[in-house]
Amino acid sequence: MTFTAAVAGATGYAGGELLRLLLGHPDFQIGALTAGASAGSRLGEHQPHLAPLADRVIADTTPEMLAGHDVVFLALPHGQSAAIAEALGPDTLIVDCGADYRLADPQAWERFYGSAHAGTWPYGLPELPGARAGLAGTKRVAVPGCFPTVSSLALVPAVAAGLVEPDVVVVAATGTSGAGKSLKPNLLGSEIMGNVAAYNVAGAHRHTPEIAQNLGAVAGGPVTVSFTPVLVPMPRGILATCTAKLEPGVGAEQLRDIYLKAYGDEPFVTVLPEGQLPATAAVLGSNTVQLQVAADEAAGRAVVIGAIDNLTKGTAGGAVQCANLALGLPETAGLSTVGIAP
Ligand SMILES: NC(=O)C1=CN([C@@H]2O[C@H](COP(=O)(O)OP(=O)(O)OC[C@H]3O[C@@H](n4cnc5c(N)ncnc54)[C@H](OP(=O)(O)O)[C@@H]3O)[C@@H](O)[C@H]2O)C=CC1
Ligand SMILES: CC(=O)N[C@@H](CCC(=O)OP(=O)(O)O)C(=O)O
Repeated sequence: MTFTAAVAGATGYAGGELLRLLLGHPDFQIGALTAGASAGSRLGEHQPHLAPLADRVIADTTPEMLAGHDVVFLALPHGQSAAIAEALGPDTLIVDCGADYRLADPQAWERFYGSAHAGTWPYGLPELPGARAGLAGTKRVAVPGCFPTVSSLALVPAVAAGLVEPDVVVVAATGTSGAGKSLKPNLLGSEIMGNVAAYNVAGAHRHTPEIAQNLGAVAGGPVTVSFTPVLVPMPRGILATCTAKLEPGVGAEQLRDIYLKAYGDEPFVTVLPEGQLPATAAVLGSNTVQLQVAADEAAGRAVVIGAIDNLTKGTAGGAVQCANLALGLPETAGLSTVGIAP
């Protein structure tokens, strides 16, 4: 059976990556492509790498345009999902790459996003304990943020097993595409080239409560998260260095064992052989999360490093993986673990 898929936000980075993946997916046929100000233009003007769709005309993002598809992928700015979901009704599978339905706590939402909380949908990170049950057959998916994807997968096994204190530090270098296509002063070529700078420090980044939510769910109690994103001059990729204090007596072997057990059967999570370190270049265009785990015994800390492509596993790949689960397709359909190098 072939499923029809519409993509709202088709001219953006997340929409473009969704379309790249859908073009290679055996079970999807691409339907309506919609956007905002670009409506009326051809996709080829915005996504020159998607040759088979170059002549497709972009439509306005309206419920009427998105209706009649089996799946609607939303790759729009935050705040637009609720109206579309309501108009499409409960029978359409909606996979939202935006943040609107990720957080369960309305207060955390209001504090970090400054608007009314829309609600909570099944969280689209299948590798979290118990998540697949909530995604199988669902009609709604909230795709995680890119930083929460890699940092949660890096920390959940140690936190869930009680091997580290519930107080974690995440410092994550990110490529610029995470910010979307629209022009931002700190992303102008002359600002970003040859420069590395932190931003949204000291608990200010809106992904902090999302990471805390994921870790808290497995810790059985609150987890404190100190998160610092760092912008680096590359288009794609995130490298997250995650650390937490080891509980007394926990050593390198026990720590590594927990990760090998947690991810041994996961198609998209690779715990690298000892001595090999994750690198963003190794996961470009792939849905893989590379992890390495080590114990810094002198400092008494677990050190877990994770690499993802923010647009693939960090957004569109995760979205397709969840759509596969929701539709009863093989979870890996249309998704590659093969990167592009150099
Ligand atoms: N980039 C990333 O790494 C990640 C992105 N996401 C999420 O995915 C979503 C899209 O992000 P991204 O692709 O980066 O953003 P972009 O800015 O690259 O793209 C935004 C898209 O939304 C469309 N759009 C903008 N305003 C409107 C509007 N008022 N009505 C209809 N369409 C509109 C744009 O169309 P037009 O060309 O007409 O302006 C464009 O297609 C966001 O919610 C983001 O948080 C999630 C995880 C990671
Ligand atoms: C470089 C950069 O600006 N990255 C973005 C990541 C956004 C993202 O991935 O996710 P959302 O869906 O939650 O917006 C940021 O730090 O806000």
